[in-house]
Amino acid sequence: MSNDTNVDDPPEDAPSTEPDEEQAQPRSQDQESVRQGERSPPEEDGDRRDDVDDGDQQEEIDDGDEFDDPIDEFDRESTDEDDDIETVEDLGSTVDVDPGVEIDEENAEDDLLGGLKVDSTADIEVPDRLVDQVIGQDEARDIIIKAAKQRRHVMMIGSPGTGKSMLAKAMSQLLPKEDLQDVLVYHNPDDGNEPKVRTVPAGKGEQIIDAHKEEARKRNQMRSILMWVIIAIIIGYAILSPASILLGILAAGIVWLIFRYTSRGTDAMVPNMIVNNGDQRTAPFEDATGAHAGALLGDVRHDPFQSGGMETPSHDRVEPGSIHQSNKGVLFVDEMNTLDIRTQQKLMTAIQEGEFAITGQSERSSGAMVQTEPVPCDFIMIAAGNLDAMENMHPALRSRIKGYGYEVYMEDTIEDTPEMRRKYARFIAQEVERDGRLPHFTREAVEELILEAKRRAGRKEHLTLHFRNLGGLVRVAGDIARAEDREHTTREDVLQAKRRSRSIEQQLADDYIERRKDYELQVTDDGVEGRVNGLAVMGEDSGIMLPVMAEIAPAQGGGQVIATGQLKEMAEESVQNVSAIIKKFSDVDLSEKDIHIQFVQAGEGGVDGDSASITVATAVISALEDIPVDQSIAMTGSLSVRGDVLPVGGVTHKIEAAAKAGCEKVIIPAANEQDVMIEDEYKEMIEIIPCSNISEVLDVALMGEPKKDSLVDRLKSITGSAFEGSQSGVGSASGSNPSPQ
Ligand SMILES: Nc1ncnc2c1ncn2[C@@H]1O[C@H](COP(=O)(O)OP(=O)(O)OP(=O)(O)O)[C@@H](O)[C@H]1O
Repeated sequence: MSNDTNVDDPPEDAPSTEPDEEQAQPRSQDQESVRQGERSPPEEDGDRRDDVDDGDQQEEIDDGDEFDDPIDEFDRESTDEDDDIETVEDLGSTVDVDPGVEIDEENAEDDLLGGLKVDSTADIEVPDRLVDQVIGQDEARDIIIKAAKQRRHVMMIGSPGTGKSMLAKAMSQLLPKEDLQDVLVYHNPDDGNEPKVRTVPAGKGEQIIDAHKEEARKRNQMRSILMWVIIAIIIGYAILSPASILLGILAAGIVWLIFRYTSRGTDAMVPNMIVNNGDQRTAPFEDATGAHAGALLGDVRHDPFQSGGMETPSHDRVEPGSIHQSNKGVLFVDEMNTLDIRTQQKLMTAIQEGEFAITGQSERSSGAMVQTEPVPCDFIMIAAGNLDAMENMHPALRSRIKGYGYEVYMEDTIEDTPEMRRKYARFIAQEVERDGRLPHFTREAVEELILEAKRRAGRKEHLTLHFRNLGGLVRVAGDIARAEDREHTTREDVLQAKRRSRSIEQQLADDYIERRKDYELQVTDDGVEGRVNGLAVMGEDSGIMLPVMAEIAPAQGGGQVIATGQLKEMAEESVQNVSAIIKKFSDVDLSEKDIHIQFVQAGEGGVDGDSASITVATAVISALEDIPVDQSIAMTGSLSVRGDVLPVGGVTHKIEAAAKAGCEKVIIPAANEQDVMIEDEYKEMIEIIPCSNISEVLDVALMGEPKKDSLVDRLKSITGSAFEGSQSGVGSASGSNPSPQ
């Protein structure tokens, strides 16, 4: 039975005994391939990671004369492919990819397609590699290329749908494929609860498994023959001596049971391949977003039959985690903060060691008793998320990524240039190709989508980089055309898609406007004291009108701002900001007054940040001075303590909401003027009034001439100097981060 020993023995005992065994008994071809494919055990290798990198294994396998044909074929194939693989150094040329069509350079500036001479997206060539398909995000892309070359971790922070996972996937395509490995887990005859782990070059694992299976099959065949021979002898003997025929049948049965019972052991010797990179054409990409500990770090399944020959050997119950499957590739984790702290700590250990033993994750499972030898997990980690994710991430894990890699913030918009517009046209072609069923888009349809990208940017001369949402619009428009069996998706389909693919927030906002009509809360031409039509944004892209009411009453104790719910803080802040100005122009002592603020029907939508602060200020001043506010006007803007109107986000959606609600005028911060990208249909409906100072806002919004004029004059005189200064203040604020919506 020395043959059996050759295949089944875990490799660590092989090297010392091998030469003697070889002399004593030549190995079969199959056994030879098993041995050649297996790596030497870690104890002999020293550092596993070093050894993996230095390519020794490849030599060890390539120079084995005893290898049979399939292995040689494998080696030849992979060499041919390797010639095609571009090295990471070549990747610098990916910055601009030729769309494969003629460009009208002269008219490129004015053309919505940047001068692309195409009739439809069918004429545009889509690059093969994912890294070439990435649009915008130049910094993130450069970092990904650099990190792939240097094997560094990367943290990408930014809005959803801007290409974080796309870039991570693109990185896996840039990593060398020749380093890939298969990982096998073996039964450990010395300690069943500590399975052995071996790594072999990709593709060899399957051959080893096949060889083991073949060996087990042959062994079982031999055992069967032996069993039937013994049974035949027993039965024959029993027939010849009739007195013991029953005894003979019993003996034969016992022999059958013994053979059957012990044959399970031979199957159990087949290793368990937990990482199979045989068919992998690029380095692996594993998305472990939201993975629980077992899926991320590996697990050992529970065995309900733990004895009596019914048990499954522990090495067969070992399951790899994403960290192991991404060995030599990319591990992508979005929203890292959703992983619990213990898991993050273990992930950190895995990053540090480059290997991580697999054990049962549930303490109550029999798998918890099993722990494998360390399994390689030499991955590049790409952590992604929004700013919250970064703040709530384990600080040591963040510092590990930062210390051994790069951090990059994803852009939300990009400058609108002819070259960029050409890339957006290519984006539509990419999405059509990726989907595989959508009809190509006509030139006019592409133009409409690029206009929409401009509109969604919320900044003049910019295009949105929120491609997932834009891609959603492409798919809805394409589906409309496909449902009608048309050859092309047209501009009308895109317009219809825009109406159909309203976000939940947009649908809620529209529904809200409808309902307000029922309750006669809509806009009138009258003036009302202390009531102002504010504007807010729900979700990312839905404006909503949110009236604010203020009432001043004598204070019972010290004066306070009374507002309810989550908006209390914002109301207090707005009143504080306006109080400095009020102190200067009014005799009213605010400390003797209670200011009640109500956001009418605010429960219907969310108001964030301080974009309603000019609204609150206007309502308070109106209530304080008994001057009515024009109800056909809506407003948005943030207010500084000096009375400057500062920029806010979402102005386009807010203006559209005001128009939809029936307002005739809308006040916006002057610094936001360039961000306005409202649809044509609203342009006729509403007049946009940019304001830089609270005195300008009140001049437009208040009614009742003599009183109003005197108030505005007083205000102008005290905020005049601030107004001068505000020009630069506003400019810088818009250049940095606009206020939250
Ligand atoms: N910069 C880009 N260039 C081209 N296509 C893009 C880009 N960003 C996103 N896309 C398109 O949007 C899809 C979704 O993007 P992706 O999943 O990479 O976003 P993400 O930033 O990882 O979002 P999330 O954080 O929500 O997972 C991509 O599959 C691709 O089709």
